[in-house]
Amino acid sequence: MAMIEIDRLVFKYGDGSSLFNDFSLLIGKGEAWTIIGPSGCGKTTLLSLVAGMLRPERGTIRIGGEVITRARPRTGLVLQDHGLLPWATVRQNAELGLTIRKYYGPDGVHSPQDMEADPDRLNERVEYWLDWLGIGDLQDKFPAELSRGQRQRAAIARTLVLDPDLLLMDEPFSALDAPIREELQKVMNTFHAESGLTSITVTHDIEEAVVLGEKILVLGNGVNSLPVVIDNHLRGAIEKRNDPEFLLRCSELKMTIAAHTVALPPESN
Ligand SMILES: Nc1ncnc2c1ncn2[C@@H]1O[C@H](COP(=O)(O)OP(=O)(O)OP(=O)(O)O)[C@@H](O)[C@H]1O
Repeated sequence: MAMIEIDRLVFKYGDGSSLFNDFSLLIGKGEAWTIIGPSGCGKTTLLSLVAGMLRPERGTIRIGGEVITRARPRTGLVLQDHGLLPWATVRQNAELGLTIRKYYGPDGVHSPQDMEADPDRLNERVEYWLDWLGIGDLQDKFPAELSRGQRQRAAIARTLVLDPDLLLMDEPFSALDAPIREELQKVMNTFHAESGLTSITVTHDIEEAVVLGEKILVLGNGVNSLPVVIDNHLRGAIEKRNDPEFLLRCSELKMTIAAHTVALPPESN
């Protein structure tokens, strides 16, 4: 069953050039997708449309059968710059979404109808995810006292605590050094396998697109109409990233991206 149905999407910013025209795509429940393409092709825009932060000019986006017209409580978002509150501890940051949900109650707009109300269970959930992400012993520290990788783990914990059924990540690991990025890629792949949630990760990194996406959507920097989707059985093959098969997939992907990249006219001075 499709989790996300994008149906004849049309979108551009103001009077800018068209980014999506008659663009349709189905994303299955439990699938892990990555989106890649040249700078400015609309990766973040597509993620924001799916997140309900932007509205299509025409066409519809449905999640779980419902047309998205606003942010949805079961959609979790992880961004590159963490968005942690600097004056709050790791634990307080991880609790933030739950605190906001308690304020609104299970109204189905700001929080899911089936939200747990038991504070002990909620505390347990925060502890669980902090431990699972390996930052349980850092919960009383402030973001400035953490490494970038630890901060990103805290941001991921904050999102997972909310029990999302759809996880959208925009270049979540691009500011991290290679070993830490690989570690978090492994963490996310394990999480995906265990949780069965649907995920979409925007990346500009070819290897990352292959490591994290069982389906890879390639966008072009012209108008996107027919989606270009690569089926990728090498997802999760982090240890095999130097194998010929993996390298071949990366070079194929590179060529596909190049084929959908329109050379921009030289800047006039
Ligand atoms: N709020 C906005 N108002 C007007 N134009 C915008 C806005 N946000 C993005 N754009 C333009 O829309 C296009 C797509 O932007 P988007 O951020 O989705 O691309 P991207 O593929 O994520 O790029 P990058 O890889 O550089 O992050 C770009 O040309 C960008 O300049």
